[in-house]
Amino acid sequence: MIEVKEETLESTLIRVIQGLHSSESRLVSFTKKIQPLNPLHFFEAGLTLHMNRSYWHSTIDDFVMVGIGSAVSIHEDSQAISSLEEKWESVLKEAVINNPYQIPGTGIAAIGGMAFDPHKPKTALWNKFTNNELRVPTFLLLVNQQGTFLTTTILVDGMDDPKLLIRQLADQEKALLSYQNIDHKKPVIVGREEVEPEQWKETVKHATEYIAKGQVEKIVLARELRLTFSEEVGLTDVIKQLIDTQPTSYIFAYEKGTDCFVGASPERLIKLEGNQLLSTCLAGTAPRGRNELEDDKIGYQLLHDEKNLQEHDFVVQMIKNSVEEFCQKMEIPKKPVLYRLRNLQHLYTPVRGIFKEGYSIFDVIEKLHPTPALGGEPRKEALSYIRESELLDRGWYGAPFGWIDSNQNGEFAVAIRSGLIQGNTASLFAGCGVVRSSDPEAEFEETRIKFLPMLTVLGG
Ligand SMILES: C=C(O[C@@H]1C=C(C(=O)O)C=C[C@H]1O)C(=O)O
Ligand SMILES: [Mg+2]
Repeated sequence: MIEVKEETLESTLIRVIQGLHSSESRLVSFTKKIQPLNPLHFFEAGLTLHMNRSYWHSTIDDFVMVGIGSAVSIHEDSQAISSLEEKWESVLKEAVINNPYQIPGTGIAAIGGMAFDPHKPKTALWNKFTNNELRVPTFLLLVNQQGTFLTTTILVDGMDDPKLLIRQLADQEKALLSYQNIDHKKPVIVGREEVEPEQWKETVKHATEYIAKGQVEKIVLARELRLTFSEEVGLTDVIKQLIDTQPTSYIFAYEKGTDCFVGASPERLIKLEGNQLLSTCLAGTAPRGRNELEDDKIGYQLLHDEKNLQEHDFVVQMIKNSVEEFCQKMEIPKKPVLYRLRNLQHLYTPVRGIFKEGYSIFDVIEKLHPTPALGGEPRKEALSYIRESELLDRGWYGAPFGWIDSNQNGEFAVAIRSGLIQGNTASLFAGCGVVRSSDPEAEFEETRIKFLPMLTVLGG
C-alpha cells in the first residue's frame, strides 16, 4: 500500500499510469470531503448510470456507505474465508491510496457478503451470488458524524489514457452528486406463497426429537416466503422505508444486475475500529405488546423464560469462547437485556474486547460464523442437520455482510431479516432457534413475525 497526500486524482493517475508497463495494473483511490447530500439520492443515481449498487447503514452509529459500481471485486467460490483475505491483501498490496482522512471507511474500502453454508449445493435462486464476495466500489460515499466523503477508486493499467479516465470519472461523479430524486412508487403484492409451511413444522418437530437423543442441543431452522409484485420493485424506496421503520438495525443492500439482496438486521457479528472489538449475542424472541403495559409484561416474561434463555446462552458461550483468543480484555455482562425492534423483542448481550495485534477481521469472522444464533450447537452437527433437512437455499441469508477498509476497520452484521429481490419477485427468509422444548406452532409464529420487517416495506 502506498499512501500519497496532497495530490489530485488527476496528477496521481498520470503519474501512476506513466510508471506502469502495459500489462501491469494498479488500484488508485482518492478521497475527498464533499458537501452534505442525501445518500439515497446518490444510491438512486447509480441506477441511472447502470452500475451495481451496494449499501450499508449502521443506524446506531449514523454511519452510511453507498457504493456505486465496482473498481475491483473479489469473488471466491472456494469455501475458505482465508482465501478471501489473501485476495483482499493482494488488492491492497500495491494500491495507491490518496486519503488525507484517517476515518474508518475512507481510503480503499470494500462491501460484501458470503454464503451461509458454502457446502450446501447452490440452487438457481442464488446463481448471481458467489460464496464469498467483496466489492471495492468505483464511487464510495461515506456519511458519518464527521461529514460526507467521496472515495473514487479505479483500476488502471499502462495502456490507459489518464485524460480520458478523468473525464469519464468527472462526468459520472457529477451525475451522482447532482441527482435529487427518489422513485417512491410502492410495491403491490399480487402473489404470496409460504414455502411448505406444514413440512417446515414437521422438520421442527423432527429436530426437537433429534435434540432429545442428545447429539445436538440447538438447531436453527429457516423458511422462505415468496412474493410476486405487479411490477419491478424500486430498491431506493425499500431502503428508505427500512431506515424509517427499523431505526436500530443495520440496513444493507447488494445489487448484482437485476438481483438485489436487501435487509434490516439487528444482529452485529463483529465490529473492529482500531483495537476496539464489538460483538453481539442476540437470540431469544418474543413479540411486542399492543401497549406499554403489555409490552413490559412480555419483555419481563422473555427475560425469565427458560427456553429463550437457553437459546440465548448457547450463543453467549460460543461467542465468548471464540472471541477470547483475539482479545486482551473482554467484557460480557452476566445477564441479557431486552433489544426492542418494531415487531419483536430479543434477548441481547453485548460483547466488548480489546483486539490483539496480528489478527484480522477475517480471522474473527471465520471463527464466529455461523454462531449458534444461525447454525446451532454444536456447530458441526447442527450444520449437517440443516444441510440435510432444510428445504431452503439460504444463499447469503444468515451470513456475514458488511464492509472492511484498508486500515483494518470494518463491521459485519448477520444478514437476517432479509430477502432477495429479483425484478418483480422476492424471496424472504426467516429462521428460529429450535431447542428440545420448542413447539412447532410457536416457532412458526416466531418466523412469521420475523418476516414482517421486510414484508411491510414490500407492501405486505
Ligand atoms: C434466524 C433469525 O434470527 C435469529 C434467531 C432468533 C431466535 O430464534 O430467537 C433471534 C435472533 C436471531 O439470532 C432470523 O431472523 O431469521
Ligand atoms: Mg427463538
